[in-house]
Amino acid sequence: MNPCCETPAFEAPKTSAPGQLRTVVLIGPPNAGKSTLFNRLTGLRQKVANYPGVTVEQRMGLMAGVGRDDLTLVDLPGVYSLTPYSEDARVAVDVLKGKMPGTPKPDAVLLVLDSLHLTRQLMLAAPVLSLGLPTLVLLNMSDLMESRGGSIDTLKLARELGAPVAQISATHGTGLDAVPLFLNQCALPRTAQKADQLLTLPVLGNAASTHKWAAQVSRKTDYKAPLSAESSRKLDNILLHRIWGPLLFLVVVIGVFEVVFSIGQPLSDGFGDLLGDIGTWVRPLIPLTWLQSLLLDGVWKGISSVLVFLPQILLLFLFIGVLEDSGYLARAALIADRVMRTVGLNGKAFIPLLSAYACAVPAIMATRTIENRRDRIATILVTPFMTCSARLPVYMLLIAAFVPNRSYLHGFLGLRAMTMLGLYLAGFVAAMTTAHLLKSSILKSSETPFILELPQYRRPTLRSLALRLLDRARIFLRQAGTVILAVTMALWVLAHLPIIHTAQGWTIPELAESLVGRLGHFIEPVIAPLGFNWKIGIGLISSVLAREVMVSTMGTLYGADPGTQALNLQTALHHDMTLGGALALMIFFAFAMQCTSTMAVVRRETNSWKWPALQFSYMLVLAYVSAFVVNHVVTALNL
Ligand SMILES: Nc1nc2c(ncn2[C@@H]2O[C@H](COP(=O)(O)OP(=O)(O)OP(=O)(O)O)[C@@H](O)[C@H]2O)c(=O)[nH]1
Ligand SMILES: [Mg+2]
Repeated sequence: MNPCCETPAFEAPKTSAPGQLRTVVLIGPPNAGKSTLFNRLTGLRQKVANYPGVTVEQRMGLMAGVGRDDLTLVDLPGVYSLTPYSEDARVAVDVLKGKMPGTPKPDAVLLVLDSLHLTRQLMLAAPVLSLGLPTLVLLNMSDLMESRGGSIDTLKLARELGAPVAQISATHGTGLDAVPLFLNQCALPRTAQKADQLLTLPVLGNAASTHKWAAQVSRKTDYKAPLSAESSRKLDNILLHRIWGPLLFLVVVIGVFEVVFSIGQPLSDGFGDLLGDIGTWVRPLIPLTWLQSLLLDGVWKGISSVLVFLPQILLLFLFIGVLEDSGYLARAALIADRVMRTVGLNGKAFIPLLSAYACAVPAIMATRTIENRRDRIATILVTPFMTCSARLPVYMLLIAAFVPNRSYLHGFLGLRAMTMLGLYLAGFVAAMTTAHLLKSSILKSSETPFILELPQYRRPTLRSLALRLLDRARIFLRQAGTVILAVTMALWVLAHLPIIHTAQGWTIPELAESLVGRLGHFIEPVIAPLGFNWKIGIGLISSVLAREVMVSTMGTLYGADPGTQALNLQTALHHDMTLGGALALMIFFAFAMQCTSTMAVVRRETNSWKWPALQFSYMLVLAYVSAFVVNHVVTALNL
């Protein structure tokens, strides 16, 4: 299972009996608020973000239903039309038309439209309504529509469309009574539709006539678009400016990293002290010495060495949440489009690349929005270079241990924050260079234009930010309680075997002589040129399960060694590593694949082992060579 995001198991129900309402689909253009509504109605937590292309596959959930039975609500990827142009759009259209194996045919449709862009969004209403399924049209974002002075006559619109219409706000939960009301009516035995209720809808597939029709409908229904356009245009003129745009983006990024270190580091240190104190308090309560050693020096040391970074990681995700919800990150995609085009990548690739800051697995799935297969594979191959959250504990530990806490420009540029930014940049540059190599050789294709509907600027809500942080903390803690827990226990056992019988009785071996020590020494010659000793080698092997396991492995190994047991991890690392080795290790982590979940999803999405094998080998060679160079250069410079 993907460790970085939740995929709730869901059993698809049987097909509906005649007259019974079982399956309702949510369809609408991208970024209209479908997943927000889906989360409201089902109590689930699908990813929601302020840019198009967030949902890329169908998601099902149960909703308190009509009558006795719960009904299945299906959230779909956003589409602009029912002519599928990319893989995610194909999923949406197939589910809507009842052609998706394993997903029941829909009995009713909730068509979600963003009321701020109604004229454009109505273009989807024509083909959806033409399917003839009972449809409720939901004009979402009514809160913004109201506060920004927009209006529409919903009754007139309902008459024009021949379908019920309701204004809602999915984030605030207003107007949602319309949904059960509509579903109740749908559940009644259906009467044949009267001829005069049938719509005169534009010819399907003819964009010009659909556009004309949508414009006519919005005129006839007195649609008045909100007044926000002028102020957001002014803001866009600055944020998307050829020179100021990228400069401002850089300032924002530096500012975020600076805060993550200047405020986050003391928080993490304090949290680390607390976790250490918990171990001290608990020790006398554990009766047996070997059990104390297993639970506290092995497991707790390992787990808490990763947990320590939770405050810094949450702080970083809080800032990213604000940037994402406000609509600024989508602008970053436009700023980056020039770079993307230079390396031959489609501008659409930037959104998946950007979302890889959390985890490469959903980011690789998000490449489904890219229509051209060669562009898509190139994006999949370079996505794992982007810095995911699993790398953060490794970076944060090594930076705190080896990079001095100096600052420049009156405190605006801190050396630690700059090192972190450098690592993010290293990942991005590696991704772009590799993309250029791929796009000029095995994955050549013609250029496709990049069109991105810029989302509205919005004030992020406290609720959405709090939910994001809660989800992130949950994922982090679940990882600590499963993979990290299992690895630390296994390592502790291997660090105490084989038990030897001597004249004094049964004794456990020295760490270097234990099974884990022997394995480490076996691989040491291969990694010694990078400045890594055998303990780091063990960490490199165990971190293939998940990158953050590197940190817990160090915690457990140093905890099992009487020479370093009493030291904190940062100090203990200085026993085994120079600055050259530490920087080499960071670069190794920036470039190496080391993630089984990513490899599995690459195989699934490309339908071949060829691509993940190529990706793994390429990234490993690049990581090894770069770490070798960094270690030798830093050592030669005597830094
Ligand atoms: N102010 C306001 N914002 C909303 C409302 N509904 C959704 N949003 C915001 O709109 C953005 C898009 O919401 P999503 O639910 O991800 O939209 P979606 O239609 O699922 O998008 P895709 O999956 O990309 O097709 C998010 O930032 C939401 O917080 C609403 O009623 N009012
Ligand atoms: Mg969605």
